[in-house]
Amino acid sequence: MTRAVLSLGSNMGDRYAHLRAAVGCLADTVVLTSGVYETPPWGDAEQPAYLNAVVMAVDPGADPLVWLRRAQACEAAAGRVRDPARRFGPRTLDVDVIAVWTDDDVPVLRADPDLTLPHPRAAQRAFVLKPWLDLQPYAQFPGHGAVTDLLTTPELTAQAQALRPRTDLTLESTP
Ligand SMILES: Nc1ncnc2c1ncn2[C@@H]1O[C@H](COP(=O)(O)OP(=O)(O)OP(=O)(O)O)[C@@H](O)[C@H]1O
Ligand SMILES: Nc1nc2c(c(=O)[nH]1)N=C(CO)CN2
Repeated sequence: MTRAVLSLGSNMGDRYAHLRAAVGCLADTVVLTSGVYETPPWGDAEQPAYLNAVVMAVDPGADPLVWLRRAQACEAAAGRVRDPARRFGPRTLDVDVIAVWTDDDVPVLRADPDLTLPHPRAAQRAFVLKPWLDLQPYAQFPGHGAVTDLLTTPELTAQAQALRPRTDLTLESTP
């Protein structure tokens, strides 16, 4: 499996430092980085705003579970502590595996709760879809069609309008 779209989010501590650390943690697998967006909390309103971004990562040797393990290792390195009482609560760093494609560019579909692909809630999240378009304007969300079409539903349009591009903050992929 070669290619993964990963989302990065942080709303605790030095949010920008956490996003940069995530890109560093994923190291030379990262080939494209989106802009950084200031986003209202999704799913649990009583928490600070997030910084979000999306990256494209490539590694010919990585199967889908390798991407999950890497994502979780980056979260752990950022001191992420899970609060079971708040499913969508605040966190130093969230790295979600949004979708993975095989060597032949076939999307991986997986229903396992340990790793569901594509990510089961990402199609409802403008904080994932909008940054993804920075990387791939014609992005296709496996099983859902064009990302631009998803963003034209009233709910997602409203969410997307509430995102604020932070053009003062950038993420660099490794050269
Ligand atoms: N595509 C995926 N990406 C990341 N984690 C996943 C995925 N599919 C299933 N999981 C599982 O979800 C569990 C909870 O992950 P996590 O704590 O990051 O969720 P969350 O960030 O609070 O919520 P959400 O997944 O809605 O963003 C993890 O233990 C992981 O095994
Ligand atoms: N804006 C925003 N809201 C969220 C985010 C996130 O990354 N950005 N992550 C969550 C974890 O599931 C819950 N809510």
